[in-house]
Amino acid sequence: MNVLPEFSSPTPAANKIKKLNYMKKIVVGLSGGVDSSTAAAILHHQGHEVIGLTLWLMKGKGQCCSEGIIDAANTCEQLDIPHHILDIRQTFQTNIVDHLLKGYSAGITPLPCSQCNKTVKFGPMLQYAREKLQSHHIATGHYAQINYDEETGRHQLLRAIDRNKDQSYFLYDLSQDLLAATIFPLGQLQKTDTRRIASQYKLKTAHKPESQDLCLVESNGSMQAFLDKYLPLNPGDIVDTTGKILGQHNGIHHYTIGQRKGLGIAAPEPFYVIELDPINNKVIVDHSKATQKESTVNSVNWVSIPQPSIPIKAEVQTRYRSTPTSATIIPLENTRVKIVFDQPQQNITPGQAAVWYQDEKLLGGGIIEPKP
Ligand SMILES: Nc1ncnc2c1ncn2[C@@H]1O[C@H](COP(=O)(O)OP(=O)(O)OP(=O)(O)O)[C@@H](O)[C@H]1O
Repeated sequence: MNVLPEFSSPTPAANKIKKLNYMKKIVVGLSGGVDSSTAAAILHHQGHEVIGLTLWLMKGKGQCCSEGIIDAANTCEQLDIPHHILDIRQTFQTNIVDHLLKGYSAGITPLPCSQCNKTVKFGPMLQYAREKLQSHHIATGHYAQINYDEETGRHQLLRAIDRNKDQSYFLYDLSQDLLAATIFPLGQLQKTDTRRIASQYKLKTAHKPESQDLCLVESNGSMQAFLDKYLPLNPGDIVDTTGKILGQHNGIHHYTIGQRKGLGIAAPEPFYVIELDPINNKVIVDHSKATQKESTVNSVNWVSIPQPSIPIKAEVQTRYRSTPTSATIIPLENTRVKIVFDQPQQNITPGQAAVWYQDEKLLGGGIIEPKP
């Protein structure tokens, strides 16, 4: 067992993470980056039995595929803990790659990360932990917090203390079963704390640069390069709202709502993509961005509260980095809701997630539907 280095000046955050001492055997998802290796190191140095697990997601270079697996193995060697690799490429292909291609072909812009977290990462990790390693706990280096509400018996999802790193938006689709088994050791830390702790533990990943983009983008160079690998070019017209042809495109999958750059239209004033029409293979543009007062959302997952029977007020994010905006969430049939924004919103993009919060608590989220 490695010697536990003391934090030189324990911060309140460092004290908080010590609360986890009732845990025993924890499977930590290791991508090869600084966050997950620090999460593993923290739990290991708290005395838990930690097992590293790297999911092999796809062929090719990049984080979690080649360098990532090696860096994760090095971390496990440094911590003197076992390292498992789970080949999950087929699941990733079906649930993420095929899902993305289908969405882009249909003129929507799917959000792969929340789907990936639920169906590729947390689900299979917990299954592997339970079935192969007799462990009932998984941990990742995500920045988010989980709180058990004794009154309702629900596992609530909260934003990370470090608001700039908060990843709760991508975790809205986790089930209660997954949340109950999950630990986020970094949720109460600032990113600077993580780097500092990584340096104190002398982790080889301590100074590794942040991943900048979606893993698929990193390993293919760009989203367009990734899509072009699978989807044939399908030329069509770029038109304005009156139907006037302004230019040509090579496939609607190259565009997303709100896009301004790369339209190839010479005009004194900029154009924005306001709609993608897969039936007529057209990209529709306008000088002003598309705005919407309301939007419907499907496949809703209620997280911190059970599904309400009456409308509730919440702060909604329609993209990862969008500013939360005040709205009313109106439950519809099954797992659909209607969101009525207090103020019209720009660039609501079908396929992306709408996620709603009250204060720091993530109440629920779902997938934005195309306009009727
Ligand atoms: N291929 C993988 N195998 C196992 N766990 C993974 C994998 N990819 C990501 N994770 C887990 O999900 C967390 C968040 O992943 P994300 O892709 O957002 O990376 P990140 O924030 O850059 O973290 P890191 O610095 O650990 O790479 C990681 O910290 C890790 O615990």
